[in-house]
Amino acid sequence: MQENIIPHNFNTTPEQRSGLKNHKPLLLWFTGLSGSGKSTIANAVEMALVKEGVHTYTLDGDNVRKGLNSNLSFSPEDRSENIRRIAEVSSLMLDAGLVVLAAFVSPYARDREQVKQIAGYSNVMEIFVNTPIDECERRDVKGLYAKARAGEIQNFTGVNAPYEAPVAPDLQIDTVNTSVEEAVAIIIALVNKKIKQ
Ligand SMILES: Nc1ncnc2c1ncn2[C@@H]1O[C@H](COP(=O)(O)OS(=O)(=O)O)[C@@H](OP(=O)(O)O)[C@H]1O
Ligand SMILES: Nc1ncnc2c1ncn2[C@@H]1O[C@H](COP(=O)(O)OP(=O)(O)O)[C@@H](O)[C@H]1O
Repeated sequence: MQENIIPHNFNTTPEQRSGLKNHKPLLLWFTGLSGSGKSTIANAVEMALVKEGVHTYTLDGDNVRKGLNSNLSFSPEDRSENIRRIAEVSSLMLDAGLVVLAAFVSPYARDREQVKQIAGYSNVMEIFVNTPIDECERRDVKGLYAKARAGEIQNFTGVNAPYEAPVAPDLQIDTVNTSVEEAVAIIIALVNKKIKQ
């Protein structure tokens, strides 16, 4: 299928695009259960970065599963395709010089590994938002755990579908003992080390 696809050599390089900004590109990949705090923390981190003049873009369920990936379900195969497409989009945004924040459950280790392969290992910071299921279920922000327990949602991560916790993430945030403000400070310190060398 790919054999007749011959890329054009464009003269403008990712380095030139990135050079127009006062920072390097980076992909912050937030993974964790539904309700763990991925969107809340990504949102607060993006606000802090924008305040510092960093050019960002956030990818999460709302702008991806309702648009680009609206044809995908929560089967293991469709979740993999969801993550693959998000990784490809993130990779384009890295080429454009942005700091990308991606907040997805991304429950399978092999899919998260593929993100790093697609975007480049040194471009990805994997952040495990490590909130126990009991706490996510207590929060039940969207009422989905109650529905899943009632048998109204199939393949719900943590209830009747697996979550493979990262073994060696770049960062791990325990949201039971770390406030959003503290999490932002920890993440921003690490991000600045990478993007402002
Ligand atoms: N079956 C099932 N399992 C998990 N989550 C479900 C499911 N059905 C709907 N939702 C809602 O969809 C959000 C997860 O979408 P993602 O694209 O992040 O999932 S995945 O990475 O493809 O696994 C997730 O959003 P967050 O709560 O923001 O994580 C849920 O609100
Ligand atoms: N320390 C914390 N970090 C992140 N979220 C927290 C924290 N403490 C409580 N919360 C709450 O937990 C919920 C997390 O929801 P959300 O960010 O939508 O999770 P996710 O995107 O992982 O589904 C929010 O209502 C948020 O206010």
